[in-house]
Order: sequence, then C-alpha cells, then structure tokens
Amino acid sequence: MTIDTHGTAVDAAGSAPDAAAASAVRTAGSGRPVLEIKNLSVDYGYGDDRVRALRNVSLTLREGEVLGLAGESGCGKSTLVYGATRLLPPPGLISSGEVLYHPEGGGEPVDILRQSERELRAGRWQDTAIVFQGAMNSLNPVHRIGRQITDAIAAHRPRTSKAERDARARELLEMVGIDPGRISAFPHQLSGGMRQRVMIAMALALEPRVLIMDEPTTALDVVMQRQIVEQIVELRERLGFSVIFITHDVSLLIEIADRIAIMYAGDIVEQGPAARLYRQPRHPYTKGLLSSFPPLRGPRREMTGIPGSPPDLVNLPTGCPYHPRCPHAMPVCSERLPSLIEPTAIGPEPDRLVACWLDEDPAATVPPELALRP
Ligand SMILES: Nc1ncnc2c1ncn2[C@@H]1O[C@H](COP(=O)(O)OP(=O)(O)OP(=O)(O)O)[C@@H](O)[C@H]1O
Repeated sequence: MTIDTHGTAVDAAGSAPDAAAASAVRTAGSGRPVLEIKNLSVDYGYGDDRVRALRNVSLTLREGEVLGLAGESGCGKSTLVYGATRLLPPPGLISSGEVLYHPEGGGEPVDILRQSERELRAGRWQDTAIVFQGAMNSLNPVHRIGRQITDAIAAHRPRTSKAERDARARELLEMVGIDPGRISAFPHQLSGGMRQRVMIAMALALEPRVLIMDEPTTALDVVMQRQIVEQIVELRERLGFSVIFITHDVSLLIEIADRIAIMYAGDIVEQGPAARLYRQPRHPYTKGLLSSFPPLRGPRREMTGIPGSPPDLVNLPTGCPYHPRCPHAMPVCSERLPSLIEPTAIGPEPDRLVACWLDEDPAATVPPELALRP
C-alpha cells in the first residue's frame, strides 16, 4: 500500500478491487468519438449580471461508453448537455464553442451548434435522445402510454404502418421491463418507476447512438433507482449506444460509468476512467465529492463532505474557483486558473485530465503551513 501525493491510499497493484470488479464486466467502447464538445461557454442573461454557467468546457463522448457527469447542484451539468444539444431554456445563451457529432460509418462530423432547425429536428431522437430530469411527469396524462410511444415513432418514421409501430411499442416496453400488456395503460395507472421506464423506452424508440440521461432516477426510491440503472447498463451493452449519465451521486457513477467527468462552478476539474478516479482522485474537489457519498460496495470511506458552498457564478473568485474551499490551496490558486491537462506532477496517466496546480507544477507544492487558508 502506498500513499499518493494527495494522501490517498492505493494498493501495490494499483487496483481498487470493488470498483475495478464493477467496471470489468462493462463493455469497453471503441474509443472513437461520437460527440465532441469543444470550448463550450454558456451564460444566462447579459452584461455584468450574467450567470457564467459554463466556461470553455470541452468533453468527448466515445462510441459505446457510459460517461458519467457529476458535481454539486448548480455546477452546470444540465447546462452542458442542453447547450450541446441546443435545448437551452431562455435566457441561456451559447457564447462560444462547437459540438461535433460524428455520424455512423465515419463521415465528416457536423457541428450541432451550426445546424439549421430542420437538421436539428432530424437528428433529435434519431442521433441523440434525452431523458430529462423529472421526465416521468412529462407523459401526457390523457393519452395511453402506447399511443405516446407510437406517436413519437410516427413523427420521425411516418412511413411505418400502425401495426409496425404498435409492435415496436410493445417490444420497447418489454425491453425496459414493463409487461407489453400494459400498452393501453394511462400514466396514472403506472408507478413512478414504470413511468420513468416508459420515458426511457421512448428515448430508445429510434435507436439513438447517444442517450443523455439527466438525473433519471432522482425522484425514485433507491430500490427502483438501482433496477433502472442496471437496466440502462444492460441495454447499453446489448444495443451499443453511448450514454452521458448526469448525477450528483458520484458513488453511483463508479458502479456504472466507464469514464467520469467532475464539474465545479461551470467547468470540468477532473476526468478519467471510473475505477482509477475512484481509487486515486487527484483534484481536491473530486476527493471532497467522494467523501460526501458512501460507496455502494467495498470498504467504507470516512464521510467528511465539503465545507462551504459553491461560488456565485455571477462573481466567480479569481484563479481556481475551488480555492476558497480547498484544504490544499496555495497562493497561486487564487491568482491563476489551472488548465485541464494531463497531471504532470506524478507523471502522465493514461486518459486522466486534472485542473489543479498541485498536479500541474511540482515546484508549486508548498508546505501546509504556507498554504493559503480560506
Ligand atoms: N434559466 C436560468 N436562468 C438563470 N440561471 C440559470 C438558469 N438555469 C440555470 N441557471 C444557473 O446556471 C447554473 C448551472 O445550472 P445547471 O442546472 O446547469 O446545474 P446542474 O449542475 O445541472 O444542477 P442540478 O444538479 O441542480 O440540476 C446554476 O448556477 C443555475 O442557477
């Protein structure tokens, strides 16, 4: 057992048995990008009062992977996926960036931010489908669930016959664990978990390559959460789509994600393979998050949480926005914003990016007594 530069215990083989076991059963993606978000910035409102919800965020989703996006409430997780899919509610405004969608078969990527409304509509559901936060409440209460699924299919595939659409709706219900005999049920006749499964069935109706799920299980009890999450993972392995899974519960992501990106105050502060990120979190904020949620399996960790609260996005602190809460803050942290780069202080680590001065410049490491206190 060794202790890394941030004081995290790692075993000699560099493995965390619990998380590694969970990730071993997952299917690895091809590694080819399917969605590339580049330098995306989003503000809500204008002028000095604007909320700087995203600042130059870059993130790549690869074919066939589950990419987890975690961070405290208000850090910009939803804004990132709604911005990337052009579904931002007003007064959200994209001020810069591009979002490249790589079509199946390796054609030229298209920039979603520059597509016409018609092109966007064609791609929605077919290329990228989203299950929104609280989606189960967006089913129409006066229509049977079967009709709501077949309407979604008809809107994109008008040439299909009614019989084909009905058969597909039954198949989709079965796929998400609902008895196809319930096709004539109204939403109020189903439990919350079943309604959420219907929404997932609708999202999968046109076999999208990318499925975005924004806190898909938050409103459900833990048993139902677990069942639905397992189902999504199983469907992903069977159908091969890529998933962006948003949650504030990083422990859940360790179980289901191939890679995890951690957001803080409108930016990504760390990303890497799920098991490695769990075993050896590099950014102090990632460590704080990990100590805020009990692990679902494996040895217990001490739950300490993160002192303080996230910054006001209208008046961000100078330098690294986490420095006022960071137990390792140094003078440089309040002066300059660290870039999201391969951690050089410990030597390059495959597929890991960190935005922290501790990892960027070994010479910047100072004894604790000289560290800047909040
Ligand atoms: N319509 C809006 N008008 C003004 N500010 C907004 C609006 N929507 C979001 N914001 C702000 O943008 C920031 C990012 O919000 P966002 O919902 O993307 O965060 P999140 O990480 O998804 O949070 P949660 O986990 O609570 O959903 C927050 O500070 C929020 O207050």
